[in-house]
Amino acid sequence: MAQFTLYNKHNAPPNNDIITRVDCDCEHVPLCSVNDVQLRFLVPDDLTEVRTLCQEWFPIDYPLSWYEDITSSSRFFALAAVYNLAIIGLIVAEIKPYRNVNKEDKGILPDSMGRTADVGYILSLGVHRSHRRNGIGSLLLDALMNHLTTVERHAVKAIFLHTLTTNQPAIFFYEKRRFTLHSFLPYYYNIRGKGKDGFTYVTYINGGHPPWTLLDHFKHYASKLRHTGSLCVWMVSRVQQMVRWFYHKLLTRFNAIE
Ligand SMILES: CC(=O)SCCNC(=O)CCNC(=O)[C@H](O)C(C)(C)COP(=O)(O)OP(=O)(O)OC[C@H]1O[C@@H](n2cnc3c(N)ncnc32)[C@H](O)[C@@H]1OP(=O)(O)O
Repeated sequence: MAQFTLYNKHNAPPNNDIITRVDCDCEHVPLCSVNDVQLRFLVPDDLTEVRTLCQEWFPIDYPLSWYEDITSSSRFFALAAVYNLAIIGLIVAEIKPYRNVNKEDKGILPDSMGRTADVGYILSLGVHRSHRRNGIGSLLLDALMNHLTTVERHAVKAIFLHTLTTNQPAIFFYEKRRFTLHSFLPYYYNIRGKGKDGFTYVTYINGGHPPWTLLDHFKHYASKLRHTGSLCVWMVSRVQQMVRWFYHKLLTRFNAIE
């Protein structure tokens, strides 16, 4: 398991560019030493580098304003993994009220929980091709999970994301990290003029859980019945005890009279 300290603008280490030191015991022979990977938040100067990487990793063309936003706005949790002064991975996520999620993602939380809950949405996660399968993606996701499971973010009940149905590495990655398939989104993406299908994946944190299915309701009432059943058995045994007690008292009195 990786261990690291995360710094930010207000909590910067002395030389201001080394943000995190990572200790990791990966099974794979690393192409880079994960011990030398640092994590830091994106800054406006990263725009060009981040844009080049995202164009390599993702088939989607994001507008320039998107890169400006993720490298400068505090609305995003935009974290980079840095090795030899170069960005080799990044994760971008945001927190939003569940009531603001798009129609197709409603149903991640039960209505009762959703009224007040927030959710974390992963906009992108990518690792440089030559550094994949070294635990960098996991490291970035762990940092996000740690951020979202602090006491101040207890209202965040789920983390979700969209991916192309054809993106096997991403699907393997998220399933390994206990994300589960929530929905199939036909023609969700428009990639160079062509409609491509997507999946929504979700994981639950801070006591969040999916809406109950019919089976969950059945299990709930079955367990209630079981409890009611034990209550009945207990009451019957108490009544039996009382009857025995009365009978005994009556017998003693009757014998005394005789
Ligand atoms: C919301 C979104 O961003 S969806 C888009 C996701 N990003 C992309 O598609 C960009 C291109 N792909 C990538 O950048 C990477 O492949 C990522 C981000 C999906 C994974 O990053 P990595 O650093 O390689 O992941 P990491 O090394 O932590 O892998 C953890 C586990 O995930 C699984 N996994 C990751 N990649 C693969 C793969 N290609 N095939 C099978 N399993 C995989 C494995 O179980 C792996 O553990 P292991 O290596 O011990 O077997």
